[in-house]
Amino acid sequence: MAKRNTYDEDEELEEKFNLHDYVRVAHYLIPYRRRLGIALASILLGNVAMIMGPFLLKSAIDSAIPQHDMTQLWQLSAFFLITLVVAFGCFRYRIWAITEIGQDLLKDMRTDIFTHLQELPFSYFDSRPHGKILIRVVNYINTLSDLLSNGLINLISDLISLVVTLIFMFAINWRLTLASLVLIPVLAVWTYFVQVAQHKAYRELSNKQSNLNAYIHESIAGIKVTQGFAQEANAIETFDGVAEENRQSYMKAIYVQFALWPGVQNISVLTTALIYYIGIQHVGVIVSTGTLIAFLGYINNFWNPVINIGNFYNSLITATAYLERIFETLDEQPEVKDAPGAFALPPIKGDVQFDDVSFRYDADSPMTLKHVSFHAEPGQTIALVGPTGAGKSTIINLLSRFYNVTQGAVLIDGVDISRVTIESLRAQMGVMQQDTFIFSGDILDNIRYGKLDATEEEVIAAAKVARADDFIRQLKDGYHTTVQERGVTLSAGQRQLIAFARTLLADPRILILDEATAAIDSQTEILLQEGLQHLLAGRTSFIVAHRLSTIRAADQILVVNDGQIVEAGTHQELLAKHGEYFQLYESQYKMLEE
Ligand SMILES: Nc1ncnc2c1ncn2[C@@H]1O[C@H](COP(=O)(O)OP(=O)(O)OP(=O)(O)O)[C@@H](O)[C@H]1O
Repeated sequence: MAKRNTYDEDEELEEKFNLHDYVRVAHYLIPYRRRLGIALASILLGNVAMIMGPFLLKSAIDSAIPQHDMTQLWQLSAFFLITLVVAFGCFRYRIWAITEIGQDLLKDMRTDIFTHLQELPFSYFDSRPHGKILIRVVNYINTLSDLLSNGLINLISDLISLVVTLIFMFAINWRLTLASLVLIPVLAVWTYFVQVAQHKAYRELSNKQSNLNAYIHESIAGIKVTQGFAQEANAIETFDGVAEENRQSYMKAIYVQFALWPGVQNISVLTTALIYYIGIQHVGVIVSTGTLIAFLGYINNFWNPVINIGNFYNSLITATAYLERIFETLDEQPEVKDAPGAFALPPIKGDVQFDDVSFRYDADSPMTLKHVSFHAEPGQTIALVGPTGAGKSTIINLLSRFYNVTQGAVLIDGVDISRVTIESLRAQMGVMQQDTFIFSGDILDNIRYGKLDATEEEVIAAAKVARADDFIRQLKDGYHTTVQERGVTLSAGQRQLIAFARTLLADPRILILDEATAAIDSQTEILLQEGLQHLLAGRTSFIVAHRLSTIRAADQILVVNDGQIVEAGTHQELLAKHGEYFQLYESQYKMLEE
């Protein structure tokens, strides 16, 4: 299980980045190898065209001009013009092709990470702020676009152009060429030291960016509480602290990153100076004027790719700090997953049994549920009651296998649910959380979420049975009214009615319902009760119940306290016992009844 984390805590990396991860990155390029090849070919062609420049110049200075050969000069000029046009065309194509490949790559990576997130269990989302997950899918991946497309292609083309330039340089004058390379080892050592510091700085920066994102996300989610308690100043102060840490680590990272640049720049200038010095000393002896001028042109051609490779390396180190987080998410193993040899749960009748189930949320925390056993017949309604924090929601979460039991087994129609595929299990269950989640879109689509291929007529029929039809028709555009994410424009009761309709449409054999505690006006309450009765009919239902009417109507009431089932029976049976339920009834429900 992932280590728990908050916005003011840097995340520890579970596994450091290693060379194998670069191979994984390369895998993303495989589908684009053909397009990358064409882009690369165009770059090479462009580079060859560019490289011809100094060569043509040399011919002009050393041969055409001294011999006053105008025909040769015109030919050289025409050839030069053609090389410029070719280089320009290739350059344009490259920008277009690389941008497109880069965006495709980003989409692939983003899809992979999003798809993986869909499979991760509740425990993963419980363990860290959602803002820290968000930043991986959006921002971290953005930083890779340029590196993977532009950067990589440039690297290859730069390497090739470096080799070609070196060949030309050696061909022109090997002594000057060796002199040009004399400072390269110094550069290598400098680069090594910078990259160690840079990786560390960027890892810290990625953490601070993640913290900032987490705090912003949390603040927006909690804005109503912040404003309700007039805590805006406090929120701003906290934000300021997190943002300042982000600023400082950014400046540090940039400071280190830019340390590479002066190194490369100084060495390139020193090398050029050295060639001037040697060349001028020996002009006419070991080099002709044309050779020296051409050579100085090649020195530029030589340093450009070296500088580019240095920049690529720089971006690679920066991106590594983000890549390791992306791979960490991709490598997060779903704790709840299909067991080897899992089979599809056949259509169920709805017999449910908890067989001596114990459960804890974290490996190092005490058991939340202890030896819970009960049995529900198909079609029965089971109400779970008990004090807050007793473990009622935990029981129903285990039923849908949102978490794996620590000990014991949950059986449906006699089959241990840990042996069946999660999809086949959840497809036969309807889970309604206390706070109904509404997706942005229209009401129709929100109800249809229960069965994506449902027709409009089916949706409306479900809404009618769930008693949601009346209020929906009164909305501005009826079923086509647009609602915001989380359904902020709807009342709590309306959201619940939509959830009823959604679940009815899904028609699950087992229904799990965390009954809302929110106060609802008596008219909506009647509607909800009616809707609920239709929902419960003919399916095994588990309700974390807060309304007395629901509890009384249940076939079985399970009284949960401190992670155990302390009493079980019908309302009348349990009242007659004068035990915990009786006390709960006296202290909470009786008052409601009166
Ligand atoms: N995701 C979680 N991670 C760790 N501990 C949790 C998690 N969810 C609940 N708990 C703990 O497990 C215990 C049981 O919680 P649970 O939500 O099952 O109680 P409940 O009976 O449903 O309470 P309520 O009536 O207030 O909803 C509590 O002590 C709670 O703090």
